[in-house]
Amino acid sequence: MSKLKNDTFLRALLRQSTEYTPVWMMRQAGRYLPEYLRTRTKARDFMGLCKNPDLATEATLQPLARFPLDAAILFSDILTIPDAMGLGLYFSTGEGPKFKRALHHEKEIRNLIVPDPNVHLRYVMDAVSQIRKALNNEVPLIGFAGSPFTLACYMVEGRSSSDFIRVKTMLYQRPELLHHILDVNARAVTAHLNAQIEAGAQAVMIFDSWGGALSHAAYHEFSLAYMKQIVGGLKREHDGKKVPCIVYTKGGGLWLESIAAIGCDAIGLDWTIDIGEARSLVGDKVALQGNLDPAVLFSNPDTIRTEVDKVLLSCGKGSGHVFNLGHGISQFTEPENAAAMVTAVHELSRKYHYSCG
Ligand SMILES: Cc1c2[nH]c(c1CCC(=O)O)Cc1[nH]c(c(CCC(=O)O)c1C)Cc1[nH]c(c(CCC(=O)O)c1C)Cc1[nH]c(c(C)c1CCC(=O)O)C2
Repeated sequence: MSKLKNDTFLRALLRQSTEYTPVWMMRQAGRYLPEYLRTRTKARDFMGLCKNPDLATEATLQPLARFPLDAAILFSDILTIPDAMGLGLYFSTGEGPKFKRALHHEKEIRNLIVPDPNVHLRYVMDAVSQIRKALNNEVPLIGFAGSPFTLACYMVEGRSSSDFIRVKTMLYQRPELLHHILDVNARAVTAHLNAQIEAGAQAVMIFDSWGGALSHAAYHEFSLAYMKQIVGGLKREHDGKKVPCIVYTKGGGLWLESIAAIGCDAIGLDWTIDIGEARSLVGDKVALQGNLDPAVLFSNPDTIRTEVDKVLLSCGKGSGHVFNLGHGISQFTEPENAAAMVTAVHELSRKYHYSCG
C-alpha cells in the first residue's frame, strides 16, 4: 500500500509533531452543501444513500472537493447497526431517525443478536474500500460507530428524544436489561469497527452523543465501561500502520480524566470546555479533538478567524491537537463560512507548532 500524501491528522492523533493543526468537521458531508442535496435526490431516502457505495463515496468526497480538509469521514450513520439487528430504521422528513421495531419488550431484548458486519453491513465495508480507492491516498479515512449507550437510546426510545424517559426508566428499574443491550451493542460496535479497519479505515471514532445526559455514576457504569470494552477489542494496527481511536462524549467535559484512562488515543471535546483546561486535566496521555462552537459558523469570516485563534491559543504550543467543531456542522451553515474556518486553522496554527528544522 503506497504512502499517504497528507498524514498530518494521523500524526496529531498519535501526538507526533506536525507543521500545522489538522482540521476536519463532524458531519462535514451533509445538508449544508447544495451538492449533497443533489446527490440525495438520486436515492429514495437517506438510508438509500448509505446503502449505495457509489453514492456514499460521492457524498464523502464532496466536502474535500470544496475545502482543504485533512481527513475524510465515511458517509454512513451510527444507526446502521440497530438496523442490521432488525429494528427497521427509517427517516421521516423533518423528524429524524425512527425504528419500526423499537425494543419495548424483554423478549425482543433477549433475542438481540450481534450482526456479522461482513454480511449485514457489507454495504458499509464496500463503501469504505471504494472511498479509499477514490481518495487515492490524499488524506486518511475515518471510520466510525455510535457508543453502545447512544445506540441504546435510539433502540429503546424508538426515535430521537429530549428526555430519554424510556431508556432512563430502564436504567434505574431494570439495569440488568439495559446492561444486556449494552453488552450486545459493544460486541456489535467492536466487530463493526474492526471490519471497517480491515476494509481500509485509517482511524476510528466512537460517537457518544447522549452519554452527557447521564449522572456521574451512570455515565461510568452504562456508557464509559462499554466504550472501554470496545477500545480494548479494537485492532489498533493494520497494514503495518497504527489505527488511532477517538472517543467523543457530548457533554463529557466533567469526565475527561476517566475517558483518557480507557486506552483511546484521542478525546473529542464539545464546545463547553476550555481546551487548555482539558489539556491540563489529561496531560499528555491523549490527543484532543475540537472544539469550536458550531454556532460560530453562523457569523462572518472575521469573527470565525478570531474564534479559531482563541481555541488555538488556549490549546497552546505543541502537538496532539486536531481542530474540529464541538458537534456536527448545522445544516443552516453557509459553506463559505466553513471554508473560512478551515483556512483560518491552517494559517493561524503554524505559529503554535515547533519547527522541525
Ligand atoms: C446521533 C447520530 C446519528 N448519526 C450520527 C450521530 C452521532 C453524531 C452526532 O451526535 O451528531 C453520526 C453521523 N451521521 C452522519 C455521519 C456521516 C459522516 C459525516 O459527514 O460526519 C455521521 C458521523 C450522516 C447523516 N446522518 C443523518 C444525516 C441527515 C440526513 C438527511 O440527508 O436528511 C446525515 C448527513 C441523519 C441522522 N442520523 C442521526 C440523526 C439524529 C439524524 C437526523 C439528524 C438531523 O436531522 O439533523 C443519528
